[in-house]
Amino acid sequence: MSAADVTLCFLLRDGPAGEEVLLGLKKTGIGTGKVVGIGGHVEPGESVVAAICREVAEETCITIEPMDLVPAGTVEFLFPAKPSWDMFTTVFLCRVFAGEAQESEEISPQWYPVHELPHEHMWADAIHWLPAFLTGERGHWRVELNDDNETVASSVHTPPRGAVPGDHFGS
Ligand SMILES: Nc1[nH]c(=O)nc2c1ncn2[C@H]1C[C@H](O)[C@@H](COP(=O)(O)OP(=O)(O)OP(=O)(O)O)O1
Repeated sequence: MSAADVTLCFLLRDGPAGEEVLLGLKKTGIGTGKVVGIGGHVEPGESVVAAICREVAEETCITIEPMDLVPAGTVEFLFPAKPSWDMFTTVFLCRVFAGEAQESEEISPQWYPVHELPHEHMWADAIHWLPAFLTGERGHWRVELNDDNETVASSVHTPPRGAVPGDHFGS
């Protein structure tokens, strides 16, 4: 079975204590009750960029434009005990958007300081890749979950081809 194509967008803004990121409490589907990134599945025939603009609008009522998306990299979530949950995720950052975050049927959105992410309420793997993306690292993460579909068996980062260590770009 091949991994489902999904996409996530981390909206960023300046807050009183520094940069903030928009996450959301998931109300339906895989990971219900966890704080997750905004996003979802790429529909058949849809581009990843169209999918993320649609998902951000559906889940938060915020409008984003394709030209304001910053490609950050990709994450594979692999669930050996439940391969139907395997996902290939394209991750974007975005600092330009319109509207205020509003609760939807799928997500209750909330802004968090980038340096105080709510890891105890997130997927256990998020600490492996999310702070890295938010602080300018790029590339691909391959995350494999244990048979409990919760804890992390392994997490491997592959930097973009041609990357110089410590040289952050594209953020
Ligand atoms: N291990 C993991 N770590 C993580 O941080 N997010 C994960 C994850 N496994 C899945 N996700 C996220 C990525 C993706 O946005 C979402 C997919 O969940 P679902 O299959 O329930 O679909 P959704 O209902 O979110 O999507 P749509 O129906 O397309 O809106 O879960």
